[in-house]
Amino acid sequence: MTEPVLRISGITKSFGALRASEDVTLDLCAGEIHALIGPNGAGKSTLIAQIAGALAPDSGTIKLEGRDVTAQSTVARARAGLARTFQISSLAMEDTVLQNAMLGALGARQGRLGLFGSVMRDTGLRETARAALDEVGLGEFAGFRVGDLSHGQRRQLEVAVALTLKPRVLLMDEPMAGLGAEGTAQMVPMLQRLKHTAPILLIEHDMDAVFQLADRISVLVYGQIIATDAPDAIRTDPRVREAYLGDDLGEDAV
Ligand SMILES: Nc1ncnc2c1ncn2[C@@H]1O[C@H](COP(=O)(O)OP(=O)(O)OP(=O)(O)O)[C@@H](O)[C@H]1O
Repeated sequence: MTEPVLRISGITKSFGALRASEDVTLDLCAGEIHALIGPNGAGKSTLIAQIAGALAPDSGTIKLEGRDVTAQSTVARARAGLARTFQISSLAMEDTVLQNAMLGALGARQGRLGLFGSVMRDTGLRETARAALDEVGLGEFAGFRVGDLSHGQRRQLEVAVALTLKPRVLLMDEPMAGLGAEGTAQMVPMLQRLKHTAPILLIEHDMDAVFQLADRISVLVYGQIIATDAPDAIRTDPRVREAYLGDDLGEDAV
């Protein structure tokens, strides 16, 4: 069996008496979207923060391509290929789409930030940035000011910036939030394509999008994974339906 690209083993994290993550084990394999769902307060954000390196687990390990990154900083993990999107938007609204993507590509080179002008003349960076923009469907918007893009296009640009890091794994925190039906309809096929570039660990409250996109779904309740399975099996799993207490789990909602 091939080694998963990302392997989370036995992650536990407490805040005082509260176990926000309890012996969480899950993995992400090449070419897949693995969605992490769970009711409010289940511990999804806490888990993602530990995977990205923003929060240290009390115990457990995180391995990226077989390498233990549990003790590494967020920046070291990002350079190793763990890219997180959508938590905080770091886009520069006054700059163009291409300039934003090029600054992202510069970060991937681990280079020092040079003078803005000389960075923008760097043909290697420009090519990396243009390829990333093409990949998310923003090639034609390279010269637009970010401030003039739609909400959905900014999300696409955030993904492009992440792609300039040549990620091995994409951690996506609620990519559909606030997008509306049209934005979501653009984002879904983009993520379906992107999973072949880097597998995606997806946290998302939009259950229709989750059930359309996910190859596997893990359900987190009170810090514990209660089920990991294909979408159809998750939809009909009695433990999952009980945990959601009638919340919308797609067309067969309880
Ligand atoms: N820094 C913290 N200190 C204390 N408790 C925390 C802290 N961060 C999270 N928690 C608690 O841990 C539990 C899990 O929270 P978390 O935000 O990870 O859940 P979530 O599944 O992401 O929720 P949501 O879907 O509402 O975003 C909650 O009970 C929350 O109140």
